[in-house]
Amino acid sequence: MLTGRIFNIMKYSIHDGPGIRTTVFFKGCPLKCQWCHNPEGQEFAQELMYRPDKCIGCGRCLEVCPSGAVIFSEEKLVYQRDQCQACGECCKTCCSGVRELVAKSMSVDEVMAEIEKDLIFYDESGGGATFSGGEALMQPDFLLEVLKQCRKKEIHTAVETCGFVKLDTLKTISEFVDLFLYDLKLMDSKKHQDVTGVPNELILTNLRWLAENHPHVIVRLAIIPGINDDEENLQRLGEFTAELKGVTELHCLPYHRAGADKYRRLGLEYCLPDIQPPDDERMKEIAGELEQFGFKVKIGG
Ligand SMILES: C[S@@+](CC[C@H](N)C(=O)[O-])C[C@H]1O[C@@H](n2cnc3c(N)ncnc32)[C@H](O)[C@@H]1O
Ligand code: SF4
Repeated sequence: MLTGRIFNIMKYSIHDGPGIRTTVFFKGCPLKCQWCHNPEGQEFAQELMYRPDKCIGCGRCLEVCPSGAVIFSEEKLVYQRDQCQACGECCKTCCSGVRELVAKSMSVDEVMAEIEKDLIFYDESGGGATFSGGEALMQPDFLLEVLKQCRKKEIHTAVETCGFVKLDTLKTISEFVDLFLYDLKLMDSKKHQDVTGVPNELILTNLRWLAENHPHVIVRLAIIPGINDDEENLQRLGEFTAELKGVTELHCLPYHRAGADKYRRLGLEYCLPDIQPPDDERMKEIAGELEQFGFKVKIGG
């Protein structure tokens, strides 16, 4: 049976496309943006979120762990992530919420059942389902089946993407997507590589194709102060986007640090400790600059 690796399904979302939406988060992403608020969506492999502050020291995890990832040392339980195989046995036995598996395997029917629970809200608000992550396009077979089901049931669909996928995959998927929310992170490929782990040529090529062949593409830019809000980047992004015939709208998302704590729980380092979110005035200034290229600019999703 076809299954997807899903790490969250968010209800009543109003920032991931028009109206009230259900957003499905796919695990696995080809990028590792330093500011990403969903670090649990980056690795395709299953992972464990760990919150030692909640531990009451009962030792149940130590008893059930088959790989020796939990040890008793200096009078406390110690979790050795490098030994962990994310089997989830400790999560089942822990009663304090210290351990949690990030993702679960879901069938198309299970995902559709979640989406369909809120049909009434989509109808009233002009909403639908959004597929995000991580990167939904990294699980193309599963995504395609869910999209086909949505089309059959007349549920509006949006895909949030970083665009770093094979063009053929994008072509196949795009037929069944009503709206693309397409991120452009940085125009300079070298800088893009430094902060996301990959260059941007493929992303730009794919966006050119999509803009010519899909009726509804919105370009998105998360404003990360000191990383992509400089004049040169905004100018290049504005010029590039203005040349895309089908794109008339651009959304600017202010950087936020909401995901910072999740890095700690995943045993990762949050690389951007000192960056402050841009204030409203700065966001309006940036929106004003980009509007001069002739498209509608919205602050927020
Ligand atoms: C987490 S990404 C997942 C979809 C896809 N991988 C992408 O990058 O578009 C969804 C959106 O969140 C934005 N985002 C990620 N981290 C952010 C942060 N710290 N502050 C503001 N927006 C952020 C991204 O720019 C993107 O528009
Ligand atoms: S591409 Fe999206 S999900 Fe992937 S790391 Fe960047 S912001 Fe996060």
